[in-house]
Amino acid sequence: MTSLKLENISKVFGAGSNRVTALSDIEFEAKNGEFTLIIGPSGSGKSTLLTILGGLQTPTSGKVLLNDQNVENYTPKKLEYLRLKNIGFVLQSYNLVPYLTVQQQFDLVTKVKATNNMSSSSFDTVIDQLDIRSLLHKYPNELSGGQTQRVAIARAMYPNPSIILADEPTAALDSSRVIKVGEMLHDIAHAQNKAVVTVTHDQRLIDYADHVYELVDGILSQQK
Ligand SMILES: Nc1ncnc2c1ncn2[C@@H]1O[C@H](COP(=O)(O)OP(=O)(O)OP(=O)(O)O)[C@@H](O)[C@H]1O
Repeated sequence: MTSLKLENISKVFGAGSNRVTALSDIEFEAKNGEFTLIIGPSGSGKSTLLTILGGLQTPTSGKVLLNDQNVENYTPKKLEYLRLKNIGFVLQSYNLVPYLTVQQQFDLVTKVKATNNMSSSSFDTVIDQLDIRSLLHKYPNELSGGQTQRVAIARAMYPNPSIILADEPTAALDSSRVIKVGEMLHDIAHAQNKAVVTVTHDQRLIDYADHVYELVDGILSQQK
C-alpha cells in the first residue's frame, strides 16, 4: 500500500504586493480505505493542495512524504515511476487527448502502463456505473461537460492506482449522477482499500465521505 502525507506545507505565489499565501502549514494524510473530501470556496487553495499532494507542483516549504520518504530524496525517475504506478488524477482540465476516442484514451493507458491495470470485467462495471459505454467511440470534443467528467473518472481508475486524487469531479454533473459518483468514490476506497481524496466546493458529496476537511484561505481544518 502507498502512503502519502503532507507535513507543514505552505505555498506562496508571487512577491511584494502580488504575494498570495495559497496554503498555510497544512498537515494531511491520504488514508487507505477512506474517501476524504476537502471542501472550500473558489480560491481557497484546493487545486494547489491537490497538485502538491500529487507532485504536480512543489511547495514553498514543508514536506511531501510518499511511502514515508520525503519526495525530494527520490531520483526524478524513481518518483515518476512511483507516481505513474500509484497515483491517479482526475483534474479540472480532464487531460483527455483530443485526437483519441474515449476507448483509445483507455488503450493509451495500457501502452504507458502495461501491468496491474483493472481487469476487463472490473472495468466493465466501472463503465456501466459511470454510464459511458455509448461514448466509447466518441472524441472529447463530442462530449458534454458531464460526460467528459465521467470519462476522466474512469480513465483515472483504469490503471488501478492505490491513490486517486480528484479535483472537482462532480462540478458538471446533475444530482442523480453526483449520487452515483459519490457512492462510487466511497466504494472504491472501501472495497479496494484505496485512498480517495477529492477537493471540491460541491456540498452534495459530503454524505459519501469518511472524512471532511474545510479549506478556507489556505488553512485546513477537519470537520468530520
Ligand atoms: N500559479 C499561480 N500563480 C499565482 N497565484 C496562484 C497560482 N495558482 C493559484 N494561485 C492563487 O492561489 C490561491 C489558491 O488558488 P487555487 O487554484 O488553489 O484555489 P481553488 O480553491 O482550487 O479555486 P477554484 O475552486 O476556483 O479552482 C488563489 O488566490 C489563486 O489566485
